[in-house]
Amino acid sequence: MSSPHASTPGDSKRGEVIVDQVSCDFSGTRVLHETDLTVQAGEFFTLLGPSGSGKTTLLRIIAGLIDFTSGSIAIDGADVTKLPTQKRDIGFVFQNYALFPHLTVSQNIAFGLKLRKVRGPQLAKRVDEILELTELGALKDRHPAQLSGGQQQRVALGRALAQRPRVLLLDEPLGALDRRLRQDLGSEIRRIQQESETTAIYVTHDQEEAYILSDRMGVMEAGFIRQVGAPREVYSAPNSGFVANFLGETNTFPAEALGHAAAGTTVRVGEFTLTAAALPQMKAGSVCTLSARPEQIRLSTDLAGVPSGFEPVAHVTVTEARFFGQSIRVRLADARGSYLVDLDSSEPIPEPGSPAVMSIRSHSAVILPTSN
Ligand SMILES: Nc1ncnc2c1ncn2[C@@H]1O[C@H](COP(=O)(O)OP(=O)(O)OP(=O)(O)O)[C@@H](O)[C@H]1O
Repeated sequence: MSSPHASTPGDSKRGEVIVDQVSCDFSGTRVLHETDLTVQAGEFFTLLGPSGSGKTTLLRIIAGLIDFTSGSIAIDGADVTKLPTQKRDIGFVFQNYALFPHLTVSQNIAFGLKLRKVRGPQLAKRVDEILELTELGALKDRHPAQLSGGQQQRVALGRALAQRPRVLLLDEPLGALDRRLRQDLGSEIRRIQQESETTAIYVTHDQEEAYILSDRMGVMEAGFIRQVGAPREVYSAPNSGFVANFLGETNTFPAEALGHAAAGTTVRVGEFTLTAAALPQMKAGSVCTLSARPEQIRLSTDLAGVPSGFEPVAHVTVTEARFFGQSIRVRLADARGSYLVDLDSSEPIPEPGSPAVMSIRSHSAVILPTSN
């Protein structure tokens, strides 16, 4: 598909980024470890992780703003490791908009184009295209001080896209905005990225933002990319305790792997035996952890009430139940620890102090190595 905003009409394959074995040390401390990553052309890829995990460092390395220790960066098959930032054909958007205060919206958008000697009707045409793409036409003669934070960020986005970069790098661009505006502008960024057919690499520590925006995401911890996949894939099949916990609430149970069947891997949790998602590399007899999201679990008053397709995992006591509109959030406990279950709001609200049986949909729980 091509659009008036496309990077190069008819060529939607621009912007593949390959990070190959990149390591980075700051003052003798390794902050990025032999990192490999391929971001496909036209993809919206998010680097998600807690503060200090190395997201910004990796983004700045792709941008050419940091001298790193080893490894290489390629864009569209060409090694750019030694190429200065301005020759990499990338656009940036940061948390602080960094607009020129004395220039209007149009002039801010035109700035980089003028530096590249774009002039006359060609310049006016491109600025108009960007004003249309970012829906800033009505504000084109205003100065940044006369704009809201969200509008300023759209100008920054437009300015970054004006030169048709191969790759757009965004570092927490919604960080300074309130929650409502974050959602609205997040959708706008996604629309603009798709219409302009630009590869986007986006840094955030907010998992909701990552889910909404990304085609795929990489979850980072302590200088490693721990898992890469589509948001739903990473949420429902985390490969470690860290990823499971970072991407939302989860319940964990100490377990022992018993064996493998076509349908999944059988595990023992206390007195119960149940089938989790297949993990063929887990040896029978290994100690492991079973992880299930709050919405994968049902509650019944006794074993006879476990719904079909579900398997019991624990006898527990309800400690708290709260109505949340769309769901009922129930906290439970047994001698091993506490749990969280989200029930459909049409179900009865359990009484604190009452006994319950937790059951998990067969084959849906994930087995994690216990070292995580
Ligand atoms: N210029 C620098 N000199 C020394 N250490 C640095 C430098 N820049 C970053 N670091 C360290 O490198 C690690 C990774 O930092 P980075 O900014 O990439 O993390 P991040 O995941 O983007 O975090 P945040 O979400 O807080 O921005 C941190 O431990 C940080 O303190």
